[in-house]
Amino acid sequence: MATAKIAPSMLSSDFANLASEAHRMLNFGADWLHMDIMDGAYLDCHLMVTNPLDYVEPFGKAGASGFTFHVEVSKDNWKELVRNIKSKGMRPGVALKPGTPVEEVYPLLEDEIPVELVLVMTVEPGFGGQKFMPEMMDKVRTLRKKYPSLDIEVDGGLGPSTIGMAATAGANCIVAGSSVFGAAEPDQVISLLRKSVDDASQAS
Ligand SMILES: O=C(CO)[C@@H](O)[C@H](O)COP(=O)(O)O
Ligand SMILES: [Fe+2]
Repeated sequence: MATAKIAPSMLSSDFANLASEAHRMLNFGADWLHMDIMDGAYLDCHLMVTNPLDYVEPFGKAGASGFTFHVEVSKDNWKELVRNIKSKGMRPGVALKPGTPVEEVYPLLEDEIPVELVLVMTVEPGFGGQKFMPEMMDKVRTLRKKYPSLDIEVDGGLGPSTIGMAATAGANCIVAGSSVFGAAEPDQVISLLRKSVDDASQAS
């Protein structure tokens, strides 16, 4: 069974105090720290960059555990990317933007060296604090049906009011930026996100 992983997005943290923000979230019960990386601004790593292959070695050296690239920019070299990511000891993941059909990630899941996580974007990539797109749950349901034990991550607009939709659709890895960092009691939000995933997976 795919277990719950709650990943506060550091894009919503206080950048001047990154280390203490990271410790704060881990103490509050976070499983992963979600790092969003975009071209031009260095900010489980979600790379919204045109040439992810360039980043594999530095991220491996920096100690990243997960390296998730976008399928839209990796049509020609995903096999090489996945092999490189694994050779650096990281977990390979693939992300898809709201406009990208879910079928585009199937070859990456069915290869002899498959990706180990699919990140379904529930907002357009770019920044935190956007509105969750419930229509993306069809992709999550389709993936969960086809791959019962896959790590399926959702990213964008997740919080107490939207977690139910994501959890019942079958997502088990939850990225949450503003809803966690903006909460008076982030540990309560993290627990609620985890409980929703656990309850939904027990009910299914
Ligand atoms: O990848 C992204 C944005 O491109 C995300 O990881 C956001 O940082 C999530 O923030 P919230 O929508 O949860 O505030
Ligand atoms: Fe992200």
